[in-house]
Amino acid sequence: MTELLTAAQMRAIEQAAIESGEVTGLELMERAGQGVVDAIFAEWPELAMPKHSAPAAGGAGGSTPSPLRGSPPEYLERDDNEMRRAVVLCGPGNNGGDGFVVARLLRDAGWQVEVFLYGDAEKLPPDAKVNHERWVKIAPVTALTEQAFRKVAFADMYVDALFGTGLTRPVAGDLAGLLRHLGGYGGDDYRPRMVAVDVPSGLCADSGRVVTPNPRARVPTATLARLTVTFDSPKCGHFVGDGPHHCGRIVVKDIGVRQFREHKPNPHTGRGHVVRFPRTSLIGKRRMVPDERPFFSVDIRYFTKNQGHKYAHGHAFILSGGVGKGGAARLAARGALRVGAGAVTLGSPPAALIENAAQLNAIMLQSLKDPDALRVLLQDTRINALCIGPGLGLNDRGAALVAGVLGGEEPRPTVLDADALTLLAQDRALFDELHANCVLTPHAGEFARLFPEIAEKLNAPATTGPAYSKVDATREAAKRAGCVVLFKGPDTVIADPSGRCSINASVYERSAPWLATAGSGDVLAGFITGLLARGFGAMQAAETGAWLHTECALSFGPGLIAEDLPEELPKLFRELGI
Ligand SMILES: NC(=O)C1=CN([C@@H]2O[C@H](COP(=O)(O)OP(=O)(O)OC[C@H]3O[C@@H](n4cnc5c(N)ncnc54)[C@H](OP(=O)(O)O)[C@@H]3O)[C@@H](O)[C@H]2O)[C@@H](O)CC1
Ligand SMILES: Nc1ncnc2c1ncn2[C@@H]1O[C@H](COP(=O)(O)OP(=O)(O)O)[C@@H](O)[C@H]1O
Ligand SMILES: [K+]
Repeated sequence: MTELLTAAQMRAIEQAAIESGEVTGLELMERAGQGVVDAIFAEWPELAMPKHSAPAAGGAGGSTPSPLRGSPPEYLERDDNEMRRAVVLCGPGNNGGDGFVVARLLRDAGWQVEVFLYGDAEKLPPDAKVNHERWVKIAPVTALTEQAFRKVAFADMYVDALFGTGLTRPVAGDLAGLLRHLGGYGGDDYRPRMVAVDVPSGLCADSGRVVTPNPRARVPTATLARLTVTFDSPKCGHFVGDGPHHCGRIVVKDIGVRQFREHKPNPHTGRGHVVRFPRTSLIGKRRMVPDERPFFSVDIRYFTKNQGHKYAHGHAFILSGGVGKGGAARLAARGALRVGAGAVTLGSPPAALIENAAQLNAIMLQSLKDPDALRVLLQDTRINALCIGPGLGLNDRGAALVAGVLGGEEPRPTVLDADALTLLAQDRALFDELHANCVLTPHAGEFARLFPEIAEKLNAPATTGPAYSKVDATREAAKRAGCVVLFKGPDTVIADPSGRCSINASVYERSAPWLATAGSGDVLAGFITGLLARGFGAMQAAETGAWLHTECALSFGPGLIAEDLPEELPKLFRELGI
């Protein structure tokens, strides 16, 4: 389990490390720069070899070098043509300081390096200034303008060290033009050889949103990197919003500040206390890590069915809609059963019983006319998890059933999805009935209906950094609803009312675009319901369900349709050793 940090949390950790006296800011900057250089050689091993002995450039991903315009400046032409060439773009803060370190280390490795600075060298923060001074003893620094950059455009490597976690406002003027150019606007493609230091410049490290002054801007003012090298921990913005698109790939380099993430002051100085709540975890790696608590883990002990009869593993009840509308609920029911609920029953309106009966075998079927019938059914205390919404219908029966599910004497753990979310949005009294064992699973449209003010903030242009993020929005929604909210998308964010938050990111190596298929959300609702039936807490059921959902899609691959997702679980469980 990986912890994701915000820019403020990273700054606090860095501050604590420096205040402890165990490390200086300059040392951290050196480690950061070294980390970037190491990552470059790991990503593009051919760049460690002389130019004409290496295989065709393009790197691990096999991309080809871009046909860039421009020619090297005069003093570079005097250099050996065998040498690798880097262009390093440094900004006015410590991100720029990292850039000067990278430039020096590449030079030490035998590269020709051209360094540009945006801003006034005199105003650089102290550590960046020291590294700037070290560099100017080696070679000149050119003031960065789009025109100056275009003159020396060809290089084996571009290092984007303009802005990192300190981006506070939109990039404007000539520099904005340069960032758009580096982002591919205009046709030149720098991405195959672009490495971003900490975060692609122009992108907010917290929200993964491009900070922009213009709400209608169609061309993002941010670089596009093939590789983004960040320090200590990934940042939230690397995984949500447009972050994955701009970052390319994330490599995290340890800079030796991990111990300052503890909630303990340094015993000698009394300082160094880092407050990092609320925490955000990344649900990502395909492995079982039961010992990495308190963050999310898929713990196989919870999955193993050791003893007990079917009802010992829970009984999930899925409420379905009218004639011809039962597919979504059946998908959810199948998901609940495959994920391991001991028994699953579908509650169908009487008129749709025959249709459902024709399609179900292991899933039991029960006539469910109205809330009175529901009340009678729920007297069966073995039913310990409910799912309402998929295919339910936006009608009086649907609204009455949502009220019945939430308002019962002993409200059960409940997943509310699809139509149930729209019904909740239409009736605030219903919304107020939500309880801590509920899980809401909105996609962006449903989220906007349920939490219009929060969605408005999220959808407003990001004009300042740090910008309001999907993580902020989901946390706020969970607090307002008083229950777990799972906000769907390739960057699914899950939060509970206490502020605990995780991201199930189907991006980078877990990219699973095949999940964008009708009915896949219904299966997710079923997975979560099944896990609730098995005794998982609401947050853990939502996290685990989302993780399994992506893993099933990855395991199945292209061509996936919603029906395939539950059927992939047995294979996945086998692979996981369950
Ligand atoms: N934390 C750590 O552990 C470590 C951090 N390290 C590195 O430090 C980086 C953070 O450094 P940082 O805080 O100096 O911020 P950074 O991103 O360089 O930018 C700040 C400068 O940009 C300016 N500025 C902002 N927006 C602007 C705009 N739109 N247009 C124009 N200017 C704008 C802003 O100006 P101001 O707002 O003050 O007027 C200020 O001058 C981090 O990403 C990592 O690379 C490593 O060295 C190792 C350890
Ligand atoms: N491009 C994508 N990459 C990864 N996951 C996706 C992508 N698009 C959608 N998903 C996931 O697929 C599911 C779609 O759910 P939803 O929007 O409710 O669709 P439906 O109502 O058709 O079931 C969600 O879990 C969402 O997170
Ligand atoms: K950067």
